[in-house]
Amino acid sequence: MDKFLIKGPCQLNGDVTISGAKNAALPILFATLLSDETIILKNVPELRDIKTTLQLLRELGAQAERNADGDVVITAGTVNCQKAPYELVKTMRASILALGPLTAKFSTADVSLPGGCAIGARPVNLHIHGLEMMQANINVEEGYIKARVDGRLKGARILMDMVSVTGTENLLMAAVLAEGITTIENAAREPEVVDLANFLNSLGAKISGIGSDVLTIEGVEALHGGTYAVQPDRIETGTFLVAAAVTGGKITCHKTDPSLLDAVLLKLEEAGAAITTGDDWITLDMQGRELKAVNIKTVPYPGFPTDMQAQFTVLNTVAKGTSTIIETIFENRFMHVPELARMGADIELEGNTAICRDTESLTGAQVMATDLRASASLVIAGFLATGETTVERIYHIDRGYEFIEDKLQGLGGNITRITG
Ligand SMILES: CC(=O)N[C@H]1[C@@H](OP(=O)(O)OP(=O)(O)OC[C@H]2O[C@@H](n3ccc(=O)[nH]c3=O)[C@H](O)[C@@H]2O)O[C@H](CO)[C@@H](O)[C@@H]1O
Ligand SMILES: C=C(OP(=O)(O)O)C(=O)O
Repeated sequence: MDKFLIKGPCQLNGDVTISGAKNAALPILFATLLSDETIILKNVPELRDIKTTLQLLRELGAQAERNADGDVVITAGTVNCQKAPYELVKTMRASILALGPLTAKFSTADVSLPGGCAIGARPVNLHIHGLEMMQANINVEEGYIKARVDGRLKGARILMDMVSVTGTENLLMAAVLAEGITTIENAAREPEVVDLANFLNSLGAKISGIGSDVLTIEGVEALHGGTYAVQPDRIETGTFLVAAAVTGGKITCHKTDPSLLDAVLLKLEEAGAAITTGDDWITLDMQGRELKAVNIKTVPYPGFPTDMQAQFTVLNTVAKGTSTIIETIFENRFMHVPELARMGADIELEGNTAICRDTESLTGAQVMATDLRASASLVIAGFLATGETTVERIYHIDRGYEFIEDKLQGLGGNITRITG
């Protein structure tokens, strides 16, 4: 298993180009199942989850490859199988996103239940309930969600019990080919849902209310092909900005979208960083400035994202003052805390709250990555710490950060991948 060796402390400075968003690219890739025609996707990051999705699409019978320009070209008109097997789903929870499109397009879908996850139980009851409202008959048998529908799905009024990102995406994809009108109320407003909806409309779907918590979808009979560029990764952007802030550096993130990062940028300013933005760039300058601890509560968009919580936990361990971090989205998303404690962080956990007290400095240690954003936080901590940090199980980070060590080395980070 690969690991990272980081020699700290090092300050991150310079320029970095942001990749396409994993969490936007994934639903968009699954949405290509809804069309028989060829779709060209630009700005799709090269990540383990993307490779898994392309493999799954090919196993279903689609043609799905990267061309010489790096674009992903998919033709799903050849799909002849509607089963997402356990072997793939267990490596990537987002495979659940096959359920909506397969049911809508082929009236049948067998998708392995994803099971639990390090950050929480993550049930998919809302995905199932929404499809049932659209007249799908769903059984869970032998570890699979088996959806069947007589002809097309039927438009319905769906009120989501809680805000679910992939739940909203699955139902949105299903509704575009359903007969009649569907409304999804209490829909997730995350930018990745917006990107998916814009992509679907570019293929001929009729979705309105995009960006609000009520999506209205007038079903159409078919979607055509097209070309679409995936939005920049707001979480990758935020991760680099935090890394620069905690190491006292100055960086510019290019090819990003500051409008997707309001909550994160406001917290970074509150923490003492100087932020300047343009249409597609963000500069953070922390040189010679004092880092102050900030209170965080994770909530659905447009509030502070859970996917940035671990990175801000590191910030708060070295920033001046005591702060609280409340995680309201996932019940077990503090797995990085005991690892950070091994590096000298002073963090007290009480249920879903972490109380962070400032520490003079962290020291390098051998630590274990437990999930994607926890891995990122440990890498950031490695840059802060004095001495050598080894981050093990970095396959988690490879799920979500494209060319991570190249980008960090380009900013002056002393980080090496040890393969094994
Ligand atoms: C691939 C992808 O886009 N992943 C993101 C997506 O995950 P994902 O879509 O899995 O997260 P959800 O928004 O669905 O989860 C939010 C909460 O709702 C609960 N829930 C969800 C569905 C359901 O049927 N029943 C239920 O109880 C979950 O357990 C969790 O407590 O949104 C999360 C919240 O922003 C992010 O952290 C993930 O990075
Ligand atoms: C939790 C995440 O991803 P996933 O939903 O794919 O596990 C994430 O991107 O931080």
